[in-house]
Amino acid sequence: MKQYDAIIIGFGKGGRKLAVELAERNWKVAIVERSPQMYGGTSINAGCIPTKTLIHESEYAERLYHDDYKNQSKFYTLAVARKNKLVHYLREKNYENVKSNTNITVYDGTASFLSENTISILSERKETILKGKKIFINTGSVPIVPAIEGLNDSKHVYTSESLLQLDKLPRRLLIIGSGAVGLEFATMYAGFGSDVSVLEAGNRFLPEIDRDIAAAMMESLKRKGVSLHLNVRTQALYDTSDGVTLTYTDGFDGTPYYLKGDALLLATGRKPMIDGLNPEKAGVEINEHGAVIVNEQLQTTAPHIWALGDVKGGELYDYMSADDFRIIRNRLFGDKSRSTKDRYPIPFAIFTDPPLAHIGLTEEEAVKRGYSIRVSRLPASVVPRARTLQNIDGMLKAVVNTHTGQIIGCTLFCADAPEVINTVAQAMKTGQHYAFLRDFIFTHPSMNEGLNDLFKSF
Ligand SMILES: Cc1cc2nc3c(=O)[nH]c(=O)nc-3n(C[C@H](O)[C@H](O)[C@H](O)COP(=O)(O)OP(=O)(O)OC[C@H]3O[C@@H](n4cnc5c(N)ncnc54)[C@H](O)[C@@H]3O)c2cc1C
Ligand SMILES: NC(=O)c1ccc[n+]([C@@H]2O[C@H](COP(=O)([O-])OP(=O)(O)OC[C@H]3O[C@@H](n4cnc5c(N)ncnc54)[C@H](O)[C@@H]3O)[C@@H](O)[C@H]2O)c1
Repeated sequence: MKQYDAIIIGFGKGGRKLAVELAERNWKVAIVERSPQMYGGTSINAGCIPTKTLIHESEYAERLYHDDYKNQSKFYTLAVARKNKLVHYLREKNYENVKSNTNITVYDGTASFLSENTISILSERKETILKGKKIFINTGSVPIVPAIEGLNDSKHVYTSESLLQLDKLPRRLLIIGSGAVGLEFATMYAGFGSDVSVLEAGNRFLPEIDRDIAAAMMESLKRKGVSLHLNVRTQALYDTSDGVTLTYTDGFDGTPYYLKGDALLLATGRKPMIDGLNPEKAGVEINEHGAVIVNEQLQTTAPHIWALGDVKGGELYDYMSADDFRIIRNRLFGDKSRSTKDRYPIPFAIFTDPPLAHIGLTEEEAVKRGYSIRVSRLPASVVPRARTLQNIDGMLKAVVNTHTGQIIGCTLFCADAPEVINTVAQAMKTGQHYAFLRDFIFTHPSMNEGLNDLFKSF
């Protein structure tokens, strides 16, 4: 049985960074990955990178071939091929990055715990058993598949991962779920020219966002031709000669409806990936949501076993997995001061068109919590950069504490929002008064400049 200083289960973002860090400190490290197609993890292979690449491509398709399905369809097939090339390149780079270090060994196969220090790796051909002094779980998350009658028998049902492989543009796409995955795929496929319908169980669209911004997003989806159905109770689906039919009822009054599609995407959330891992054999406890329980420094209930990224639940973002690595590095080799508690507020972005980004409290949350606040709104159309980008849709919004002048929340629904939110995040994390952004010298023309005006009206 081979012995390692550290075994990392899952080749995700945090795990890869940790492997390199430990190996450079002369630890003997094993990384176990169940699929060579997933070296580097979800983000580069089936998540952030392929989706953002195709969203960018879809913006071109929309501009060049609006309402020309034949040409959009050809463009889509080429865009998928270009996306595949990029994913392949990044996967190779990630693999090379770890393989080039002689202290790291990559094992192909699915890992499961045998005891607190040993794991089994099952691959097609054999079983390998390894022993590790420390073990790091970085197995990510997998899509939640809802119980819908007929779902398993359909040839037209996709997850985000399998839809990214489809190189023929579906003329009609049904999407179940209007979270980040649902909205990004809706934007992407509507841009490529598909007829997109989104069906959401909830009756409050974008529940964690203020109503004025949610309404602006709804309006913008409508302009793109996306039809959004809220309060949907999915019933059954069945394949027909020309695709798939989904039946559902309205959650208010039970009225039955049906929709036809060429493909149906399940965008109904993700859950921590612990299937077959047998964490209980190592004394690693799991919470009621199926996530690995960790303390503020990411140790599980077995102190020599740690967890990073989606598998521990909470915020499922690539940059959280990266920050989990920093916490563990600080715990192992630093002053042990970093913890999951000191990294808030955390921004997020949804790459629609225009994109949506948010940090801190919304106006609604701030009022609920009893803050005395002032709120400012700015139409994106008044920012000169929005004009040069020909993307004048949307709105910028900020919430400031009346007494301290500190920014307590910001929502940007405008071009470049995923970039600009980082500027606001820096101001918030360093405790700046709002006048800091009001008077900051930004380059021109840039969307950041909009912050000068957004924070002027307080
Ligand atoms: C469509 C989509 C778009 C997204 N877009 C964004 C975005 O724009 N920005 C953002 O920040 N986040 C985005 N996310 C979320 C982001 O991809 C994840 O939060 C992040 O990749 C999780 O990283 P991780 O380190 O937890 O694990 P992962 O990167 O998921 O890696 C886990 C690895 O473990 C392997 N594995 C699992 N079980 C075992 C086992 N038993 N044995 C061996 N190997 C195993 C898996 O094959 C996988 O490669 C997106 C997600 C999806 C699905
Ligand atoms: N840009 C980004 O950072 C980005 C992009 C994509 C995904 N992600 C991450 O991936 C994770 C998964 O995203 P997601 O959008 O799949 O999940 P989600 O939990 O954000 O949204 C799922 C949606 O599906 C709805 N739903 C669930 N079951 C349903 C049913 N049977 N019928 C109709 N609607 C139903 C839910 O009400 C919810 O609105 C998120 O946590 C997110 O953090 C991030």
